[in-house]
This record gives sequence, structure tokens and C-alpha cells, in this order.
Amino acid sequence: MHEQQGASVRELMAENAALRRQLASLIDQAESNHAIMMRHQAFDLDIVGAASFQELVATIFRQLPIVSSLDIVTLSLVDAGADIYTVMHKLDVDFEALPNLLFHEHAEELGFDLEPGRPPRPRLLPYHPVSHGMAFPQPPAGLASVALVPLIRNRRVIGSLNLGSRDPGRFTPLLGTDFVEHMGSIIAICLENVISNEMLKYIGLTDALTGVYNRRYMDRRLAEEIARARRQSYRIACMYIDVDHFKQVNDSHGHQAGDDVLREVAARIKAELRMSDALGRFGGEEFVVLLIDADLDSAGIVAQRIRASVADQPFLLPEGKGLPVTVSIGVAALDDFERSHTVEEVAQELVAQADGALYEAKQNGRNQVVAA
Ligand SMILES: Nc1nc2c(ncn2[C@@H]2O[C@H](COP(=O)(O)OP(=O)(O)OP(=O)(O)O)[C@@H](O)[C@H]2O)c(=O)[nH]1
Repeated sequence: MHEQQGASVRELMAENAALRRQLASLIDQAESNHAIMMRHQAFDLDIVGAASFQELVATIFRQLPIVSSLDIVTLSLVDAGADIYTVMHKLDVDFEALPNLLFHEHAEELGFDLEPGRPPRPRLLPYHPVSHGMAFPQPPAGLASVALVPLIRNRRVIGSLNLGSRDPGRFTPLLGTDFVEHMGSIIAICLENVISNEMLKYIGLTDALTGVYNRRYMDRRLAEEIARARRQSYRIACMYIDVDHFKQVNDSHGHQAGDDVLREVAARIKAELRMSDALGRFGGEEFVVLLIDADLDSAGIVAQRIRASVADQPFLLPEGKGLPVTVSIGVAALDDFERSHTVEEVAQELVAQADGALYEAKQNGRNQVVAA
């Protein structure tokens, strides 16, 4: 009788201990889930709060692998005509710092089932180097399973979030997709937002006719560059460029031909500049160039190259005739930073000096460069 009681007490105690272990493991699991959820919430807040394209994409690449325990995250964007890439490049996005950001001309390249009227679903599957080469051009060693999550806005696929793991069981076709779909939808909204904001910023800073910067941008950039040049002691130079007798182009060949000439002049100026230089249209047929780390002599050499590249090759009119075009250029450089003046005053003075030199070039007969 005692023995029987003793046995059932031991059984009860064992059962009790097993239940406690189970409970402890459930509590651990719940705590770990809670921690994961908190990390995801913090991640969501960070990406929603990203103020620029660069910040958003860098945050995704930096945080998502940690938050979601992934071995690689890449992002493919649909960018027909490379509009997004071009604008981001002009806004100084550092693409070298974002090697996992990929651009595609068409949504079809992303590998989703694009049937009309049915939004594509995430694809969770074993990694295959050939079929997934586009999404993972630089896969980590041992990549075993991947999730390709379509980024959708207004029923349009704008890209794909590509997640990769060395764990073959991490992404399999039988797993639920709610979680990655949720993540994809937040990332899609954030991306669409920052891209529209950056596009607006870009439109506000560029000249619609020629695509070069506008006066507002140039004024700001000049002040920034002068402040930086003061701190780091390098020289900056400025060119004021004006198309000669431009009124005659409009009067003889029409406003449309005039517009074409302005576009071509902008393109020829640009072709002679370095990436770090900035070209802006100041209005009408006037352009201003800001040259970084250039003294008066080297700016004069660049100006002569620009003058020659416009004068040496006639512009092509729509009817096939050649139109000779020339420009006059005034050049000025800043080597004394006049620290008692504000950067804005120094900027104005620099542009005024270049403008004065341009006036001289016009007086001397045009198609020439004058240094202040
Ligand atoms: N097609 C076109 N013409 C413009 C634009 N903006 C200004 N213009 C024209 O540019 C011409 C500028 O003429 P002017 O300032 O008299 O100078 P110019 O004929 O170039 O003569 P110089 O500068 O003295 O060599 C005017 O006829 C303006 O109407 C534009 O966006 N497109």
C-alpha cells in the first residue's frame, strides 16, 4: 500500500517537473518572441522615420539581417529608364556603400508570377545559384534558402526584398508568408515615400529644360562649398557662361530651336567638367559652373575647352542644317577667403567677378574667355 502511494507520488512529482520544464520553455519562447517583436517594432519605426533614400536603404541593410537573423538581405528596385538611379546619383547617394541595392529595368526580371489582376506572392524556396543569381549577385557561402518578397504599391510591383539564410529550413514553400508580406508592405510604403520626396527635392533643384541645376541649388551649393573650402583650404573657381547672340537663334530659327541649342550647350559644358564640379542654369542663356579645387589658371583651361567644344562643332538644326554657336566665358577664382565676410557675401562676390569678366569677354568681341 505504502509502496503504491510512493510510486504515484514519484509519478506526480516527475509529471510536475516535466510540466515546470515545459512551462519554463514556453516562457522562454514567449520572452524570445517578445524580444523579436520589439526588435521588429524598433526596425519599423527606424525605417518609417528615415529621412532620405540613402538612410532608408542603409537602415534596411544594416538592421534587417540582425533583427531577422538573416545571412543576407538585398533589395531589387524596378527602375525603367534609370530615372531613380539618375536622380539619386545627382542627389549624391553613395551607391558604393550600398552594394546590395540592385536596379532592374522591368518588373518581369524579378521572377514573380505577374498575372494581371492577381498580386504576386512571396516565394520561399531553396537557394539556387542560377535562378537566384539576379537577387543575390554576391551570395554568402552556404546560402541555403531564400525568400523573394514582392514590393507592391498601387497594384504595381516596385521591387523585391530578397532575404537569404544558411538554414535550409528557414524559408520553405510550406511556410506561411504573412510575416514577410507585412515586412514587404512596410518597406514598399517607405521606399515609395522617400523616392517621391527625393524626386520632389530634385525637381526643386534642377532646371526643367536642360536638366542641370537651377539657380536656387547653385546659390546653396556655392555657400556650402565656400564654407568647406575655408575649412579645408582648397581653392574654388567659378565660370559665368553666356551664349552669344542667342536672341538671333530664337528670332531666326524659332523658340524650339533655341531650346534645343540651350540643351546642347548644357551637355557640351557638362562633358568638359569633373564629377565634383557643379553646373547650373542661371536663367535665359546663362550658365554658371562651380569648380572645386581649381585655381584661376586651371579654371581658364577648362573654360577654353568649353568654348572650343561649343564653337568647333556646329549645332544640328531639326531640318539638318548646321548652326554655328559660340559662348563667352568669364572666370574668377577664390584664393583669399575673406574670413571677415559671410560665405553668402563671398559667394556673391565670386559670381559678380565672373560676371564682370564675362562682360569684358562680350565687349572684346565674344567667343572668348576672360579671367578676372
Ligand atoms: N529658346 C529660349 N530662349 C530663351 C530662354 N530664356 C531666355 N531666352 C531668350 O534668350 C535671349 C537672350 O538675349 P539677350 O540677353 O539679348 O542676349 P544675346 O542675344 O544672347 O546677346 P549677347 O549675350 O549680347 O551675345 C532672349 O531672346 C530671350 O528671349 C529659353 O528658355 N528658351
